[in-house]
Amino acid sequence: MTHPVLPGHPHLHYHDQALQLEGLRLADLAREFGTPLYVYSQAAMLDALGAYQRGFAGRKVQICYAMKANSSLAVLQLFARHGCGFDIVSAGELQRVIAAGGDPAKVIFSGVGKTRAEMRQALEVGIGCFNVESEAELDVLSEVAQSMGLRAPISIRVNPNVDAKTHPYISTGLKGNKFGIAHERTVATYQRAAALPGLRVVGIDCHIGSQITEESPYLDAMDRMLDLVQAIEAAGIAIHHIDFGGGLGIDYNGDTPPRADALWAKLLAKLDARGYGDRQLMIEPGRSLVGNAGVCLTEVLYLKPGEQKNFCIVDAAMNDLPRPAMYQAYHAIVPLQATAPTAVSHVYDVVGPICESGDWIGRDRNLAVAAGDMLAVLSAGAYCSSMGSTYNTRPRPAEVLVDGAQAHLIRTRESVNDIFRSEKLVPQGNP
Ligand SMILES: Cc1ncc(COP(=O)(O)O)c(C=O)c1O
Ligand SMILES: N[C@@H](CCCC[NH3+])C(=O)O
Repeated sequence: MTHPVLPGHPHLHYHDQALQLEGLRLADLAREFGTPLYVYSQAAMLDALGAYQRGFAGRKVQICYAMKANSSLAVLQLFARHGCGFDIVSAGELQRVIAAGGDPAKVIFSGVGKTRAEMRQALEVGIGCFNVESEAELDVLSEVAQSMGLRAPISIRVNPNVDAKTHPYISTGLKGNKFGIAHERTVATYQRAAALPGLRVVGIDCHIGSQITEESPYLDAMDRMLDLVQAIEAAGIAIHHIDFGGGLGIDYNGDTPPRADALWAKLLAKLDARGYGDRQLMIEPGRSLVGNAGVCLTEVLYLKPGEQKNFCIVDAAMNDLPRPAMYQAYHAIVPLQATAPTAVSHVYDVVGPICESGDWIGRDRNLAVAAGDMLAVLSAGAYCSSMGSTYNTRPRPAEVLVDGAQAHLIRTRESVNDIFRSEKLVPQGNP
């Protein structure tokens, strides 16, 4: 039998030709819950978290999981139970944290467009910190907090102008990006914040991008952040915590990002060398905690050979798994049943049923498949389900969390009625 390479996934393997996640055969889950289906490994998430926790042993660090990567309640519940706080970007995400049993005091609120209503809700539940992204936002937050008789705890998100060396759509720390405050404006902005009556400066924050696979952007960003902490404190404003954001990449296709503990050993050495080793740290990892814990199972509907291209049409589409369509992102695609080396394979574009040429999941993939076969799209734990939509009135997939030999249904398949429940027909008068 030929066993395809399974990049990145620590708990995915072929056993007796059948692809298993932890102790369960994925084909059995596909049969029981239908396809498309997201399946996540609890052990893989905890392993990924463990790498950070090992790297931070003995330090004052709060890990705030960036829940936009995968905001399913059971995933949040798991991370909350293991001590995580959360990085949120909307009041909706705050409600998810609370519904999952997370601690609002361990929540940090990022994002360039927080509304007054969202600020109010976050202040009411007592979140840990607002990561403020503009001078205009400082004024509004101060006003809102003052109107509630409170002082909002804030960090300012600094744009350190380092190149994260990643896809331009997910690079966030360059001058041309919409995020944060230019590092040249940082001290002046902190002085302004410190003078506002509704604010309490508690920290500094940066986040330079996502799917970062090299150490150097992080090391450069750390240097710039520490230069800024020094300058802000020299201006008489105390910085209690340093929030270093998230962004660590995963292995999608032979990528070799540093391990979290190895990266942090170097970053902590830098902090120590510069005399900031005892500062409270926060980090906001998303993808690196969940990306390689999840797969999306899909059934082959039709094979469509063509003159220029062969198409393998599957029942998952860009609405379910938008990264390839959005970023030309690569996700490995492997069969749930390993094929014999003698099986005839062809090169296919793996595409969904949506009426868009951009609706593809993988291009130029060598597969030995027939209609009715099941495939797994790998590295689908982050920014897949959470970025899904119902385009073409396609209900969102079900989701299962695997724990050893146990499968927990953590999201039931959406129905078409769920999709249009909030819509209304216009009343028609008598003809
Ligand atoms: C402010 C902020 N923090 C954390 C993250 C998490 O990033 P990642 O999933 O790459 O770790 C993001 C997304 O890039 C973000 O925008
Ligand atoms: N959605 C992106 C990551 C964006 C990170 C959000 N700040 C991806 O799938 O790679």
